[in-house]
Amino acid sequence: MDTQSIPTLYDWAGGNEKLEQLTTLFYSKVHQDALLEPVFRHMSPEHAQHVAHFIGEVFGGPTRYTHNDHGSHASMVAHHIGKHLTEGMRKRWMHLLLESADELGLPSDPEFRSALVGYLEWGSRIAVLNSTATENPIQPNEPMPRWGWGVPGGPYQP
Ligand code: HEM
Repeated sequence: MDTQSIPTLYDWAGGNEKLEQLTTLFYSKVHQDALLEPVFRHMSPEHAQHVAHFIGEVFGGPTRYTHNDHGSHASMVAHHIGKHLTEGMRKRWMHLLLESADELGLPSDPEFRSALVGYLEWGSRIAVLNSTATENPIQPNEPMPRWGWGVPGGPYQP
């Protein structure tokens, strides 16, 4: 595959529709989970869509979180401050998200899953760290994070 034809993680995942299905299924599981339900009890009706838009933008898709939702890296981080998330909550969060990815048939090639898990591990650990912060470590004008294929360089090629 030449570098020009390597898809973004966003396209390979199945685009916005797939990512919104992913977060919708994930939060339906969260609301039935004894450990996570209290954490997300007061989330907004748009929360699942906003998180899908955020991940899509990080994965090289359209800037929906920035431009449709008027969000930013700093505003996303702000949502986690003071939430006092634990490692147990983070592990459950990871488990339910990856279970949702399997159930929805997101690509299962080793290359994509390496990038997906890498990003989710990175982001979820930062969310836990920020959840005990008292001040936002991200400046309002800082760019959104970006995630790519990493060492494998692109999707699986038989
Ligand atoms: C890669 C990892 C993560 C991403 C990309 C992410 C993304 C986001 C985004 C975009 C929002 C704002 C949603 C909105 O605008 O309505 C948000 C809020 C929130 N997130 Fe995360 N998050 C991550 C990890 C986690 C983890 C691991 C937890 C807990 C175990 C968590 C708990 C929360 C909570 C409690 C809120 C606020 C909910 C409310 O408004 O009541 N997040 N997250």
